[in-house]
Amino acid sequence: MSVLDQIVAGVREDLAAREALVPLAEVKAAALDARPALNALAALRAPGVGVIAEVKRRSPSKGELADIPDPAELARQYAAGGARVISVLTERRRFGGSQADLDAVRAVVDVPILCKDFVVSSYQVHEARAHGADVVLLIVAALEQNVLTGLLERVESLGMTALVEVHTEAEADRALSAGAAVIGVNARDLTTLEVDRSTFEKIAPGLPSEVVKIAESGVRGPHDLIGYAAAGADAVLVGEGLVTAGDARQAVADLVTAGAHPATPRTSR
Ligand SMILES: O=C(O)c1ccccc1NCC(=O)[C@H](O)[C@H](O)COP(=O)(O)O
Repeated sequence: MSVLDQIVAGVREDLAAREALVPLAEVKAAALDARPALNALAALRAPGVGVIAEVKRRSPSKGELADIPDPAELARQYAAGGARVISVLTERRRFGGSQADLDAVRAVVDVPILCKDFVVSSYQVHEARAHGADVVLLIVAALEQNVLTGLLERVESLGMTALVEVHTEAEADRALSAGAAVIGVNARDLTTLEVDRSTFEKIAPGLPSEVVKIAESGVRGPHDLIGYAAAGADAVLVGEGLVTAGDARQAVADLVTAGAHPATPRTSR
């Protein structure tokens, strides 16, 4: 079983437990009661290369990364540094996240929030909305095509934006067929967990110009952002490099400055 399969198996068990406790109708009602979703697509299309800053405690590849007792305070620092979107890893078993983290972050920031999880069911999409998410991650490798298309439609029907994650050109074709407007190319191979930044260079140029292109994983500093920008990134998604920085606000600000610099390439659409 691949790492991704193992993670998804755990997610399905946790999901079944939540479904047994809270009926879908209740989650749907909570999603409808939530403050309307923010326009993440517009935020990601703003000038310059944007930064999506991630609240990430631990990971299958690196183990413990950062304690993060107060995710709201970290999110405040990210927003103060200029993050365009804040990503909250809500998966519990391997990443140490929770929907409480989403609630805590939602309560203190006004930038769009990405619910970063391993979504396999529309129940999770309604949950994400109920907890204030504006963006939901859909990983092509974890989903059959009809399920991917259905989930993407569900995300958009709730006013949110889907960030559709791919690792290969074939997956990028599937993301486009499903109607993705925002595609994230993850440089981390979810089978070996190795990070290869050249994955973005291979896939991004083949994507239509109107698609927002996010480079995910492996950004440790401004030079990595500039490299991804040269290959066509509209934004970068950064976890480890920020949660392990002594000063999260400054670390985000340094990336934002690099992303806004006139010499930094940016795809024009
Ligand atoms: O980070 C992992 O080890 C990992 C393993 C298996 C599935 C997903 C994983 N990470 C999720 C992510 O996509 C990253 O958190 C995100 O791209 C940020 O990456 P980084 O800046 O390298 O922490």
